[in-house]
Amino acid sequence: MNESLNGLDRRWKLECNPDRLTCELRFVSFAEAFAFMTQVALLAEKLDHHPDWRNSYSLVVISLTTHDAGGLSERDFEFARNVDQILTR
Ligand SMILES: C[C@H](O)[C@H](O)[C@H]1CNC2=NC(N)=NC(=O)C2=N1
Repeated sequence: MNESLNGLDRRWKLECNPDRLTCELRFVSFAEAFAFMTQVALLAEKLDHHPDWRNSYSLVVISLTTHDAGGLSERDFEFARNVDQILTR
């Protein structure tokens, strides 16, 4: 499973029990954090895959799992790769 992290941003971590792919992102302001979240929300609708996440001021924590599968699936890793593309724009 660790190999699945290959190529992803180093901030992505695999968590076990429950299995999740998580990422903590610190932005310079709430406005920057929320602008990022807006892009991720559009991505979620496009991919029909939705993050569990939280925001506290300039911090965004994304936690990915596939509810339909009751755990991680390739859809979570694909979603993470797309989030990385938003981060490098
Ligand atoms: C019908 C639709 O494809 C499903 O409800 C999708 C929507 N978004 C989803 N998002 C996530 N994270 N897990 C799912 O199982 C899931 N299922």
